[in-house]
Amino acid sequence: MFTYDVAIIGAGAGGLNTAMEAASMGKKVVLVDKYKPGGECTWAGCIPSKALIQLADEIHTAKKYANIEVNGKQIMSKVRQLIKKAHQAEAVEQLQAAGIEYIQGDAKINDQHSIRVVDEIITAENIVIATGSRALIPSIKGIDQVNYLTNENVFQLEDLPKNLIVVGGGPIGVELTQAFQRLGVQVKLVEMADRILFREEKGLAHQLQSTLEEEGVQLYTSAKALEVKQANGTTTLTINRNDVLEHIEAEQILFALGRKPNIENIGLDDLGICYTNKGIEVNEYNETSVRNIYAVGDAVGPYLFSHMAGFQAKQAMRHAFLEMHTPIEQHPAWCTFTHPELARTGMTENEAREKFQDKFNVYTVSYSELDRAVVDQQTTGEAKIICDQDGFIIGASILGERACELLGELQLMKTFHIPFRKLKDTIHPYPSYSEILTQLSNVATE
Ligand SMILES: Cc1cc2nc3c(=O)[nH]c(=O)nc-3n(C[C@H](O)[C@H](O)[C@H](O)COP(=O)(O)OP(=O)(O)OC[C@H]3O[C@@H](n4cnc5c(N)ncnc54)[C@H](O)[C@@H]3O)c2cc1C
Ligand SMILES: NC(=O)c1ccc[n+]([C@@H]2O[C@H](COP(=O)([O-])OP(=O)(O)OC[C@H]3O[C@@H](n4cnc5c(N)ncnc54)[C@H](O)[C@@H]3O)[C@@H](O)[C@H]2O)c1
Repeated sequence: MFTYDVAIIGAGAGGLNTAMEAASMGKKVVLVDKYKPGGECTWAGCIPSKALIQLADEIHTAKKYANIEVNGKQIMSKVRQLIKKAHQAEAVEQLQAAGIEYIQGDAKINDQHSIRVVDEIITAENIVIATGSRALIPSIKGIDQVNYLTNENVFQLEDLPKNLIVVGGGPIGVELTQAFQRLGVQVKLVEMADRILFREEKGLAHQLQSTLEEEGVQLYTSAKALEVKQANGTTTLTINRNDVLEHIEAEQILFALGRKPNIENIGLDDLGICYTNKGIEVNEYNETSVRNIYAVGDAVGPYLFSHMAGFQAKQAMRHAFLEMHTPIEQHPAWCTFTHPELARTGMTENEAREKFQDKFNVYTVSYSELDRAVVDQQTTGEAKIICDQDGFIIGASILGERACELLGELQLMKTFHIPFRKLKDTIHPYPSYSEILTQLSNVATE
């Protein structure tokens, strides 16, 4: 017999959700992490970045009407206060109250039914790996000789720098670029693709790019970071932009160049658990190549988001503990929390073209056609829906105010296979941003 029904390594979004799901089924759960519960999302990801973005937004709005002096120390200290506040919901006492045992320590898999935490062996019927990911550090010349920022230390800054180079125009780079720029830091954003957020709808990413430039961000696209140096408090980055070498300078440099899964030294090889350099391989139930051992979250991918880690946790625990469980259909969705926000579910237009050639329909409505956006002076943006030939949503992207909340209704329709035309008969209050959905359905049924 085993001591626990499930032992979980890692108490980030993946591990916490796994523990809660199993505990809610009445299972005996042990959750292990090297640090306090919360993982990256709480300590160095979603929570601090969204706190910084919100503070920057308030300052940005206030600056339109008054001369505001930004107190960088106060801002950074407030971010850390908010981290602590968010952590309260997942503190050890809260976990214990939910019936979850928490152990702090470095863990690895021992065999199919046990893990080792330092010197202690813990047995469990099922094991879940939720060890997350870390910032990918580029092998650019000089990196070993300089101090640099990543998401892991940027929120620990005591004060705001005067200027900052951000390398990487993915969601981390773009969100932090706008937040710091709005707080008065002169940001230079370097991205090797020809635009920021290259996985998103091209036209919408371009509109967001223009907003960043209007707000004063110095943008270097088609620019690859090659070498970094530091002297006398100045960091110099050499970039290759369209085959021309340029040197750009700032007080600090932040790298946001993607992620690396935390899968070393946790016993995968000893047990023959399959993985690639992108993460642990799992089936549709998030079970690894070894029975009763599951993996969830950033250690698996490919969608590196807290809510996707939560979804995978549910999938794994239902498979482990419920009889006759079929996999829940997955509809990944996400949002980049810039202003305006960029929200997305399913395919982009280009992805639809690759899969369906011209056998799909695209409907768009601009925010400038929306009364609420006009009075709020928030007319930048567009909602774009892609439907298959039967009128079901296969993709949606919204750039604009409250885009992430607006996506919810479309996500529901996509998940439950509700034809898009049905939205036409759904009443949306006037004047709200949700009216853009009514307008879209009118366009689709014209
Ligand atoms: C700046 C930034 C902003 C982000 N914003 C968002 C957002 O707005 N929305 C969103 O959905 N996602 C966002 N993300 C992504 C999100 O943070 C991750 O997808 C999520 O945290 C992954 O959860 P996880 O549980 O897989 O891993 P993690 O949160 O990384 O947790 C893994 C845990 O495992 C522990 N661990 C690792 N190895 C061991 C071991 N051997 N023994 C014991 N413990 C171990 C670690 O200490 C850690 O606590 C953001 C990420 C960053 C960096
Ligand atoms: N709002 C959210 O949900 C949110 C926010 C932040 C992060 N995240 C998650 O974190 C993950 C990682 O984000 P990220 O932004 O670090 O990674 P990313 O992979 O999305 O973006 C990295 C960017 O760096 C560029 N790049 C790589 N090497 C370069 C070089 N040498 N010079 C210049 N540019 C270079 C790439 O072209 C790419 O655009 C995301 O995929 C997302 O899943 C989510």
